[in-house]
Amino acid sequence: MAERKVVLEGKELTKDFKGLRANENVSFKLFEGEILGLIGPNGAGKTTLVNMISGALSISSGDVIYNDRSIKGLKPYQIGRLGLIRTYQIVKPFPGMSVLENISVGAMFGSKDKVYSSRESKEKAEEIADFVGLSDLKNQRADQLNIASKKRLEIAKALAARPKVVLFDEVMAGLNPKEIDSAVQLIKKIRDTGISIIVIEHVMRAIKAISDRIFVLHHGVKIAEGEPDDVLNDEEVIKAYLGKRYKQLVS
Ligand SMILES: Nc1ncnc2c1ncn2[C@@H]1O[C@H](COP(=O)(O)OP(=O)(O)OP(=O)(O)O)[C@@H](O)[C@H]1O
Repeated sequence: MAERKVVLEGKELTKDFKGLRANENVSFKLFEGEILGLIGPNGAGKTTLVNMISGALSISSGDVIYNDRSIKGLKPYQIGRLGLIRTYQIVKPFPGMSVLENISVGAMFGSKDKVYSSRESKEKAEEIADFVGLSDLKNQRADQLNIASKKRLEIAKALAARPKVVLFDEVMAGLNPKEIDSAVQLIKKIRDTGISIIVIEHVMRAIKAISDRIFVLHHGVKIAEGEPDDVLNDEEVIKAYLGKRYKQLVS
């Protein structure tokens, strides 16, 4: 079998805030076409890691390699233009704009190769609204959507930037079980288009269903990495993170 290409790699990433080490020597690899799950309790350092990768936070030490080049020190918009896109935990649609307009804005920016016309961006936005299941709501005001649709819009905006890699930061938080199942299907469908994905989630059932591999942060340090069944049954992971109720949650 041909060796799989690594599209994104974190190398010994460390982040120090004043008096607090939020990430310590965290290394990981994301392979092409893979869905990698990132889990860990509140405050484990997951969002800090994503912020370092996406350029929102400076890196104290270590490096991020994306498509064979270091992206350390680049601005978030430069990283976005290279095709590495992240979503935010708190969804922030442009208020007063429709679903389609929100997606179109994302479609106009974000490519290093080309500036898209407003007609091209609108066509792309229509296509993406359809892909994520928002076409019935495309003319609705984005700030009036329910939480599940707002999360879908967040996913759509990420796709509008024509990414090669997406980091999804808790796109399933606040959803009911049926909505979670359909979000899992959507993320798999996105992967099937050739996009490589890191998913940060607290919803264990979803993480188990979606991830090819999982890695676990605890107090800013990676404590486990591997196939979902192995990682979720790892004693250290259960003890450190998941607690007594965990087995009920994933079974
Ligand atoms: N800008 C900041 N300045 C100082 N400390 C910070 C900053 N951002 C995060 N931290 C601290 O770094 C640690 C890791 O936080 P982070 O938000 O990365 O965790 P997380 O795993 O994403 O948590 P959650 O699951 O709650 O989102 C926490 O102790 C947090 O208080």
